[in-house]
Amino acid sequence: MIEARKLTKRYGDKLAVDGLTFTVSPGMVTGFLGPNGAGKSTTMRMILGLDAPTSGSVLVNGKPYRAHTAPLREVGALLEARSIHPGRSAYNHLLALARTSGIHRSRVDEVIEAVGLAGVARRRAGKFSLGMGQRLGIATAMLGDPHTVILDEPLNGLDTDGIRWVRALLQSLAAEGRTVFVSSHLMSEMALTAQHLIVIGKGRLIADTGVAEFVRAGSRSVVRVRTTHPDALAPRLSGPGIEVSFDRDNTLTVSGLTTDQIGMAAGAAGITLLELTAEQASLEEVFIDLTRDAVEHRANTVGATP
Ligand SMILES: Nc1ncnc2c1ncn2[C@@H]1O[C@H](COP(=O)(O)OP(=O)(O)OP(=O)(O)O)[C@@H](O)[C@H]1O
Repeated sequence: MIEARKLTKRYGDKLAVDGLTFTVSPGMVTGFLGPNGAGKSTTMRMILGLDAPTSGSVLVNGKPYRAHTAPLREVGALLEARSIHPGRSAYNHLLALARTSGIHRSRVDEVIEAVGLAGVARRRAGKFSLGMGQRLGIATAMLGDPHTVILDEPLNGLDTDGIRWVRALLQSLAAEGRTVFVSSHLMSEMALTAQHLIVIGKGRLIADTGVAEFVRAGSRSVVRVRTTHPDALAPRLSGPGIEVSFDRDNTLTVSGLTTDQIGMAAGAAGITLLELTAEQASLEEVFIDLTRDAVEHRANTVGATP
């Protein structure tokens, strides 16, 4: 369990994390989402005692991280910046960590096997691909068989097989009753991996919700209507809460009406419909909409307001 209460981090003038309050529960994968610069890594560093909060607090399994006598057994973490000695083999890296934490060496073989690095465990970690490095990072996180696992962008650099493997691993860790907290800036990845989402933007909480509720609450559906007479149809679709826009190829995009209502309005006016399609906003679109005001660095687009 992770409990953040009014967690705040200021770097000079920059408020990186701004009064975040949330709880990450055991037994499910919780996705931690936000655009670049939202404050995800800073929050994770504070959970792990690597950065001190300016104010507020965060507890892991009931205590601040540093108050745990055997932290590796409580919390396993993969942070974006890798801190593996490049000249050391994966095996020796894990063995050194195991020794300093009183973990039996048989556990080193177990995690190497579990992450699929058995064939390369004696090679220097400096020669590892990004994907192999991620696997080694995950092995490191799992070394202490921890109750809570915190992974910062664990899918970065992985190929399709690797992504599937991490997803299955996270889900099995959660099914064993562990707390699994995973950051990503990609909604689509999290939708397939997580059951719960904590979404932040500019250091503030935007949503703390189940994946299904997130989509339902945020999604807006529109109907695409292609017709022989868009100019004649559009006025017949007007009303409170209804928006109609003209697109190319005699197509209207309508929000606020169902396909049935549009079909009937067209029929009553004797207007021929060539296409009538309900479109649901994708999860990625819902996420972009929600975090639109919280994006720090947006590419300069002609006509865009800064
Ligand atoms: N050590 C630091 N000194 C000054 N500013 C910092 C420091 N660490 C982070 N920041 C700033 O705090 C904000 C939050 O950064 P953070 O890395 O936590 O975001 P993030 O959500 O993890 O982003 P990304 O997805 O790009 O990794 C950013 O504006 C960043 O520039």
